[in-house]
Amino acid sequence: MNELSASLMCGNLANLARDITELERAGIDGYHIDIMDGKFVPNFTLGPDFIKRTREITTKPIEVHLMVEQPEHFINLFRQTGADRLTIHAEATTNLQGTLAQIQAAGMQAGVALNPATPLNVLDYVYDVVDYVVIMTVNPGFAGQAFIPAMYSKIAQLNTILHERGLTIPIEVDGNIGADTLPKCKLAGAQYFVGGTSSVYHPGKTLTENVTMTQHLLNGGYLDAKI
Ligand SMILES: O=C(CO)[C@H](O)[C@H](O)COP(=O)(O)O
Repeated sequence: MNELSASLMCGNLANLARDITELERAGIDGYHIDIMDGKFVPNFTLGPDFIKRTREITTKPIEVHLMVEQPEHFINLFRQTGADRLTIHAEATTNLQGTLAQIQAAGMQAGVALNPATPLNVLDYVYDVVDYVVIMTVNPGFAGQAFIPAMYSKIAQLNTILHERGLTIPIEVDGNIGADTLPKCKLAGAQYFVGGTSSVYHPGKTLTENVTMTQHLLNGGYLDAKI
């Protein structure tokens, strides 16, 4: 099942409620909120209060992507925001298995994100505590970066591994997911797509136009379609 989420940090946060209304009328499936700590990535974003505000406005799934060091210290803090899914980075903790298990025990879906240079074998012993895997197709920290082409084969390799193990864990892709890259990621096996400035918030079009075109691509629209 394919899902398109809006990367809210790419939007105009002053218009959050109005934008969410438009995104949902246009058919968005959920929301992706990046939390950055200035250490794991050289950037900052808003924190838990912004997620709580979003939760008050929508009943759609909210995924919180923690780009923070030692995420194990923050599970309860983010559980209290009403987030449905919590993503941590494999590179950010020395206790990946325990932290993912802690997220699930807190009642959220547990996601593990891999930076572009991180090999897939870090997942070998944690699949039983993973609800979805995020393949970063850019180095995390900033919107508007170029897609790293080697990530297509990484997605395909992960898809093969999951298939061989009989696992139905969705693969999410994050970073420059748009008209050129989304169809190829889907062909490689991705199912969850994060829409930032390359699709949902593509400049020059309305949110409605962008979501409609991106959902069209996800539903098998022409590979050469332009957003
Ligand atoms: O995680 C991110 C950056 O770290 C963003 O969610 C992602 O890059 C989406 O934005 P864009 O479409 O502009 O790449």
